[in-house]
Formats: sequence, structure tokens, C-alpha cells
Amino acid sequence: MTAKTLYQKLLASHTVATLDEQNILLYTDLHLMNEYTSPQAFAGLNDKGLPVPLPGQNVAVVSHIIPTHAVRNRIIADPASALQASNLKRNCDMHGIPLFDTNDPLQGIEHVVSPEHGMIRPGMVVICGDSHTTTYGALGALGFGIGTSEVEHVLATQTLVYRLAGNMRIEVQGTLPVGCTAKDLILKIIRHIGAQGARGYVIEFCGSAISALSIESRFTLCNMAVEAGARGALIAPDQLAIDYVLARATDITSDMREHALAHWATLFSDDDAVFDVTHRFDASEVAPYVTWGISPDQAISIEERIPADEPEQAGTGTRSYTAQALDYTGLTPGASLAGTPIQHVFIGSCTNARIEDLREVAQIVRKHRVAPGVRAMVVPGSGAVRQQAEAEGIAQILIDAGFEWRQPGCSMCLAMNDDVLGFGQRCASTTNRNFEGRQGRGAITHLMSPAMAAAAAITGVITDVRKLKSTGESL
Ligand SMILES: CC(C)[C@H](C(=O)O)[C@@H](O)C(=O)O
Ligand code: SF4
Repeated sequence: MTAKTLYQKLLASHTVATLDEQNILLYTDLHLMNEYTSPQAFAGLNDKGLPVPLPGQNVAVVSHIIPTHAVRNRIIADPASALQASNLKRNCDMHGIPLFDTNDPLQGIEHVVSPEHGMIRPGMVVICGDSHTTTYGALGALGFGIGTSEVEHVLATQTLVYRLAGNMRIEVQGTLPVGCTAKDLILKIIRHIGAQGARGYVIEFCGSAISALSIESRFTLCNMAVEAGARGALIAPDQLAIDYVLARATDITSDMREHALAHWATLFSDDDAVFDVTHRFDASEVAPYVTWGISPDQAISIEERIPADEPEQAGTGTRSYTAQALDYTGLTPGASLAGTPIQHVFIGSCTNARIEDLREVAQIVRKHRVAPGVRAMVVPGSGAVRQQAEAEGIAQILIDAGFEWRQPGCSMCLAMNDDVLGFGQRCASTTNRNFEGRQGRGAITHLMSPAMAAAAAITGVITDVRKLKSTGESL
């Protein structure tokens, strides 16, 4: 038997048919949907009069357009968004698809909600019309985003035509320094391999630093793999991942458990498996990372200087991407990012709005106040996260510090609801994309960890959280 990577094993167990050298028909265990990328797919299906044969293997969550004002009954004021939500409900009802609707107490961001309920399990193929479906690699599931036409195909057949990807391994050995998190690690990785550095590949993360990460930190890591262009991200499931799943997947009976455990034990890359590309990183070299530009790979450690402006792309006469980015973000080449004033702090998104993230923020802002002139909001990733944070007293710490404590949703991660930043506003954000206008027209996004965003909130400027700790200002 030839040695296989974990990715190849997952493909082998889900291949319905080989179509040609590059494409297979892939079976999918779970299809997640949101209100934003599903309407045309349902319309196509309904026009053709096709049923959804396996409705229980599809789940929908209202994520993107939902308002996050802290009121009990959320009403979507924007007519187009309200229509998307009501269409989703109608389509789910029609086809018997489970839905976390607008006012479901467990609603939230689809990628936060689904693992919480034990829906994501090692060895699964999970797809969604959303690029951050790579998140599920944290549990040893192959997750990836699909387009709307594919959503229709999946609804009708639970399969899709899948173009094979290459195998990339990213090995991280060593220990993350104090004050550094999975977010800093992934920003460093993306900075080094580039926003297209994993294009065409599924990344398998491995090494002692990866094994040492909590499951929530692994979600953060795999979530952002797509920002390096990856078609998927995987971490071989270990005991931590198995315990996480078994604690939540209450439908796994004791008979099924033995079978599941035996299967999950096979989910690793064989020793002799061949990777097309391997990158190695040393976790001890990670420092808090912050983006300075308009692409997630335009990131530097807080100790570095903003890169020099390259006036034009060599010989092309067109402005370099660095120059364009600096123009947009209004930063000075050669200056330090530390000390840059921010007007807004956003703690949220499928990258960093889980309970561990909020605990970390609370620990830093406890007994502090959000700096004058700064608006800071926390948007929990799901209703369950929100409830837990309230039960643990975290919400109160955040409120006492002056944060807005909001209802769950995507919110200002992409400003598709009414949480939109004003022109020229600079935001310390725990999200995953810093594209131009992502959080509002003319708004500037600095991606960073929850700890770094917390430090920015209480100081009003981009701040090295490690310095804050060493001066005893926090805790
Ligand atoms: C709206 C959706 C299609 C999009 C995605 O695919 O990722 C969004 O979630 C994002 O983060 O930009
Ligand atoms: S939280 Fe942000 S990145 Fe995640 S699904 Fe929503 S919009 Fe996309």
C-alpha cells in the first residue's frame, strides 16, 4: 500500500468516481449554508423541481447580515437582508433543512456554531459557500468553500465535482512565547509564504507547537489558512480533538463510538507520505503580529518597522502594492506600528470570537477602561459563546471596561449589517481580512490577536501587549 497524506486518505474515503486526472466526484458529509450564498442555489433547485435527498446533512445559519444590537428580538431593518433571511427560512422549511434562524438563542457565525454542536468530526468532508470553511481542519475534517453553483449541486446530490489539490506541510516546532497566540503564528506564516503562497494546496499543520495548541487556537490557525490561498487546512486529530468532539457530539452512541474511534485513529499522514512542499517555522521566533497594509500578508511583528515605500513595481511604471497599501492605510514607511492611534476596536469573527478569545481579552482589560475617544465592541461568535461569557463573568468585565457587548454574528468583520466603520477610521480588529473598505468605505483594518486588540482598546494606540503585562498594568 502506498503511503498517503491525511488529505489523500480523506479524499480516498470520499471519492464517488474519478472523472479525469484532475477531478473527482466527492461525497460531502456536511453542507453548511448561510443566507448570503444560498438564495440562487435554492432558486435553481426549486426551478428544476429537485428535492434535497439528505436534508439532515445540510445545516443553515443566518450569519452575515444579522444585526448585533443587544436587543432580545432582532429585526433586520435592511429590506434586502431581511429578504435573504426570510428566503433562507422558507427554503429550509420547504426542504426540511435544520436552521439556526435570526432569533435562535444559539445562532451565530456558521463556523463558530457548527463545531459547538458536535457537527464537525474528524475524517469528514465539510463544505459551505464560504471561504473560511477551512476552519474545520482543526478537528481533522477537510473543510473548504464552494461557489453558489456548486451549492446547488451539493443540495441536489450531496456531492460535488472536486479538483484535486497538492499537499503542503507546514511544520512548527518549539513553544510560542508568552503573549503570542495562534493568530500571531498564522499572521507570521502568511507574511512569509504570501497571500497566494498556499494556492492550489491543502496545508497540513504539524509539529510540537501545533500539538500544544488548544482546539480553539487550532480553529484560528486553520481559519486563516485560506488567507494564504490554501484550498483546505488539516491537523491530524489527537486526543484533544477527539475529546472535544465526543463532548459535543451527543448523538454518537456507545456502539458507534468504538467504530468512530477506530476510524479516527487512522487519520494521520503516513511516515513515508510525500508532500509537494514543506515549510518549517520555529514557534519561539513568533512575536505579536499586526498588519500594516491591505492584504493579510502585509503583516509585521510589533518589533519591526513599517516597510519602505517602493515607488513603482520594478520596471513596470505602475505603483507597487506596498505603495498602494501605504497610501490606503496612511502609515509612514520606516515608522513603528506601535503608538499608532486607533479609533475603533473590534473583537469578533470566526477567527477570534470564541470563549478562549474573550477570556483573554477580559484578562487584559479587567480593571481598565477603554481609552477616551475609542469605540470598542465585542461580538461573540455565537449565542453559546455569549451565554458562557455571561455565566463566567467575562461579559461584565468587558462591559465595566467600556466595551459594547453585542449579539452574535459576522458584524464588522465585513460590515454587511449596520456595523460599519466610518471613512478613515482605524480599527484594531481580531478578524481575518484587511482588504480596502472591508469594514467600511475608507476604513483601515489592522489584523491582530485578541490580546493585542485588548491592549489597543485600553491604550488607544497599537501596543505591544507584552509590554503592558510587564509594566503590571493588567491583571
Ligand atoms: C460572504 C462570504 C461569501 C465571504 C467568504 O466566502 O468568506 C465572507 O464570509 C468573508 O469572510 O469574506
Ligand atoms: S465572521 Fe467574517 S470571515 Fe467569518 S464567515 Fe463571517 S464574514 Fe466571513
